[in-house]
This record gives sequence, structure tokens and C-alpha cells, in this order.
Amino acid sequence: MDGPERIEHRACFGGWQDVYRHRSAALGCAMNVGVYLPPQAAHGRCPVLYWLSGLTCTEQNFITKAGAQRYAAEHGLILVAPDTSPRGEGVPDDPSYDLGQGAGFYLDATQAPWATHYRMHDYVVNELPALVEAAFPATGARGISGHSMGGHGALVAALRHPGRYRSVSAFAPVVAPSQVPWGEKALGAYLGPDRTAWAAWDAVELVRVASGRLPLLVDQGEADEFLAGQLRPELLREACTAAGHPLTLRLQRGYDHSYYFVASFIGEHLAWHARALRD
Ligand SMILES: N[C@@H](CCC(=O)N[C@@H](CSC=O)C(=O)NCC(=O)O)C(=O)O
Repeated sequence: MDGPERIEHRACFGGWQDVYRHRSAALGCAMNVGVYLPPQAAHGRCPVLYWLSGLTCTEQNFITKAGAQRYAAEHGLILVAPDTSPRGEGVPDDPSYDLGQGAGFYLDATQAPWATHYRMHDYVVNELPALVEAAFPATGARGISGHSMGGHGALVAALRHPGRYRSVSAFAPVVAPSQVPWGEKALGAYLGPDRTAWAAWDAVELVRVASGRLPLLVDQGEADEFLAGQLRPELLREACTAAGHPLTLRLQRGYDHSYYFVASFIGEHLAWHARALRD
């Protein structure tokens, strides 16, 4: 990576769970990124799965809670898990947990004071893959996944850039930010009050106009405390049905919004990505 500093390095399932810190040009700040290198990366190139975490998370939540490394080692996948927003002195913030640092919403802000630093979409889809593919033994085959706000980010990245990702999945994603309180607050702040600008950052709206038809895998816990108020997977199902977009939406009885839910199904998601990424 550009000026990378390896700040964590731990043996994990025969590979290495590292954290790098680098200067991001897109975000105008230093960023932490978790990188899992499976054992296969020691002697060859591997596909990369990008993981986007949710509100209040850093790069640490996924790498310490999801248990994904075991499956990445099995399938020979590099896992890349960035922090969820720009951070640091000079980066605007908000006292609430769902705006500002830790809540970048994986979009490119257009409004003051956010527009200078809050460019997480550009970072995730452009800068980070370029850095990863230059610094690590990556094949160039990319998948993307995420949880909640990060599930929204993964769906939007894949739908906006047909061909850039070979696979996409999400856990409890915010599928229609234009229609729920988390999204209305964030999109209103980052993009301004004109809702026509919001459609480009809303998976339900993007499915309606998508030129590619990359299949979507979505898992959603039925006991998720945010299900009815913020997540509303039925809106994605309706949009996919209307557009003829392939969607596997699995409602999982008893599961809440936590990383216990993510950990329970991450193996199946990595198998889904591995199948698409090795072809
Ligand atoms: N009110 C809560 C909200 C924070 C929360 O639940 N964050 C989730 C993601 S929610 C959507 O993006 C999360 O992943 N938390 C981290 C974890 O390790 O579980 C609060 O402020 O606590």
C-alpha cells in the first residue's frame, strides 16, 4: 500500500491476520485496514473479498468477531476489511453514533462540512483495490460483502459498478436508505435535501435501473432489532422481483443484528464468494 505501516501481525489458521495503516488520498486521512492473508498467499495469487462493517465499527469488529479467517484459509481468499469512515483531527464528526466518524455510509458526500473527507465509496471501489492489488498477491478477482450499513455499501458498490465485482453478499443490509431513519439522516447530511441525488446510493433504487444482473445473497435475522425500522428487506425483494434481478434472501429465525449472526453464516457467504471468484 501507499506508505503502508503494518501495525498488527498475528498468525491465524495457517495465514496472517494483519492490520495496515496508510494515507488515503480519497479520504485525506490515515486509514486502518485489516488484511487476512490465507496460507495459499504465501506461494501464489488469491482472489480478494472486501468486507464493509456497520455503524460504530472500525476494522477490528469483523476481524475479531466474525470468525471468517477459518473459511478464508479453506478457500484461499484474501480478506480486506477497512475502517468505516475517515477519522482523525480535522475530519468532521457528529455526536450521534449514526453520522460522521464511524458512519461514513460508503458514499461520496457532496455537502459541507462532509464533502472533503467523506468519500468512502471512492476509497472502497477505487483506491483500496488499487492499493491491495499492488501490495499483496491478489489475482484481481474481487467480491464484496458487509453488514448493516456495510451491507448497504457492498450492494451499492456492486450495483453501481457492473463487472468490477464477481460476487456480492450482505448481512442485514440497509437496503433502502432513502426510506428509513438511518439513511434519511445520513443521506440528507452528506448529499443534501434533494432526494433525487439519493437514488444513486440506494440499493433498491439501483436494482430498478441496473444494467448488470449480478446475483445478490442476503441473510437477515428475524429477531433483528432493526428489521422493521431500518432494514426492510422486503423492499429489496419487491424491487428484485419487479426488475428480474436474481436475489437469494434468507430469513434466519432467532438471529439478531449482532456479530453472532454474522459469525453463524459467514462460512456460507465465503463459500458463495469462493465459487464465483475461482471460476
Ligand atoms: N445503537 C447502537 C448501534 C450500533 C450498532 O448496532 N452497530 C452495529 C452495526 S448497525 C448498522 O450499521 C455493529 O456492527 N456494531 C458493532 C459490533 O461489534 O456489534 C450502538 O450505538 O451501540
